[in-house]
Amino acid sequence: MRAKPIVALDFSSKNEMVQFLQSFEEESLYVKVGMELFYKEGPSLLSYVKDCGHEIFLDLKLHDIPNTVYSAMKVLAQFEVDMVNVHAAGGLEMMRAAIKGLEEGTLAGQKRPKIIAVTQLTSTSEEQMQEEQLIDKPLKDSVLHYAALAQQAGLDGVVCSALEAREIRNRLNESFLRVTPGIRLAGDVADDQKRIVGPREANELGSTHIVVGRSITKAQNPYASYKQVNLEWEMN
Ligand SMILES: O=c1ccn([C@@H]2O[C@H](COP(=O)(O)O)[C@@H](O)[C@H]2O)c(=O)[nH]1
Repeated sequence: MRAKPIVALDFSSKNEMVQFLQSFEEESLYVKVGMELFYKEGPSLLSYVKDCGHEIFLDLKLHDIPNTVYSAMKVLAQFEVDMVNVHAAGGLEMMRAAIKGLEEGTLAGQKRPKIIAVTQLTSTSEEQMQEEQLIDKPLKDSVLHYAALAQQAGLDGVVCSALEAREIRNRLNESFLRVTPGIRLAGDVADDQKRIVGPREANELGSTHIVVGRSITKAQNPYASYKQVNLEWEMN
């Protein structure tokens, strides 16, 4: 069965989030808690969201020296979320340290959260990557390189745009997760995203998960937009 769309809870406070979730009381969601909300509210917010019956992707994108990431992951493991992430640019040793921390920190009897690596942010264009990161290659090559590195480190998948998902699926194994933000419903503005795709196209291109924020959270009727995303994502 196709994974539920992951709803990015990019709100500035728990109150705002609770208000948003009120429209979804009948639904069990897969949500993403990012830096803004986690830094503001701390781990107790995660317990609240779990008690509402939602799955959680904790999107903190760790990127530091291996020892620091190892220790931080040991702590994050105790929050019993479903998925966490790092930046692949941190390197093989850092990604291996992240898994070690996660495994050691996971409480007895609990499942270790999935761990995925950000390749190139969906807010990065090829031109920006080449000029600012001095990578003299097509963006797709960089994404594929980071995906291969993440797989070598033993991670469960990557964050990429849907535009790169098919090639990752073809080159790496089918079960390696392709979690794709940068999703927009027709007519919605791109905002800061550079590599955007619609839910249906993401499905066709081989995303295993889509992450949707503003197309739902800023919609006039967030529940109706969520349903529309679902409909398009599940078509095929
Ligand atoms: O490459 C990446 C990695 C993470 N994100 C996160 O996904 C959501 C997308 O929000 P939208 O409002 O749908 O643009 C947001 O929380 C980002 O931090 C990403 O966009 N790209």
